Amino acid sequence: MPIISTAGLARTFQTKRGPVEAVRVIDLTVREGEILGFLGPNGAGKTTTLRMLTTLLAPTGGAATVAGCDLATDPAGVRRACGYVAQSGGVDPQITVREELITQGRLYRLTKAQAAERAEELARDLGLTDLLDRKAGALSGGQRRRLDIAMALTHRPKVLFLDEPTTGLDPASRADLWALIRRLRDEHGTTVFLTTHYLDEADALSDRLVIVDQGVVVAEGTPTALKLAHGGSIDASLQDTFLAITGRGPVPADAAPVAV
Ligand SMILES: Nc1ncnc2c1ncn2[C@@H]1O[C@H](COP(=O)(O)OP(=O)(O)OP(=O)(O)O)[C@@H](O)[C@H]1O
Repeated sequence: MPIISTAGLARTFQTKRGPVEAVRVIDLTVREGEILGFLGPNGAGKTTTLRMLTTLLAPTGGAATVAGCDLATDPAGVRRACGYVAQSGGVDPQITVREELITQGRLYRLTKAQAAERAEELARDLGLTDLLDRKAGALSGGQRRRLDIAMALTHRPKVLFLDEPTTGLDPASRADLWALIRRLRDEHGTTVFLTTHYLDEADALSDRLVIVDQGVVVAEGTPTALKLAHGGSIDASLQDTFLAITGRGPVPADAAPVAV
């Protein structure tokens, strides 16, 4: 059974200017232990889909299950199964890494002793041990992201949703985060569902890609299969493949990695 399955998932926002169909029809499946890259141009509906799958936003159509729990009838079960790292984390700059992790543990109803122990364990796992007593506001971008991920892993979720996890990071921090994501999957069997605008990242990390455009899935497959089917050969770049699928040019590049 797939760990995530959606059928006709949709979300329309009502605005003063009329309805905005952010997500029109998303049909997808994700296998357990897979790293899925969820790609699409700006405004394609990626974040809206993630927010629905993590129960932060109610769908206006369709259905989905996460780890066997139905989004509509068992949202608490879905929340237990999910960790979510949003585009900008909400940590308090004045409190220490240890306090952040313990507070998160307490939110998941761990006792003080359990929360303190889990904080140490997460810090070890995510390379934050030396930073436990540093204020969150004094962390580098890469360290902050690792803290965001540690917090999302507090309750040992089966699925980790990462929304543009490496945006704004320098190349070394990006490479560290890629290694971390692979390790989570390899050592804990965590399924990772990530969005990114960096095609090199999607290519290097993802077992499979789902490409969305205007709220609809327009292509899916392994990076190699998509290159072959849409880019003309397995040697095609993922950027050319993406352009062939979506017909859209890349966002003007401000950073070194190729972004779409
Ligand atoms: N709360 C909202 N109210 C109205 N429209 C919204 C709302 N949230 C998102 N949208 C619109 O829905 C569409 C999809 O947005 P979404 O943030 O899901 O796209 P995205 O693929 O994550 O984009 P990006 O790559 O730029 O982060 C966009 O047109 C966006 O403006």
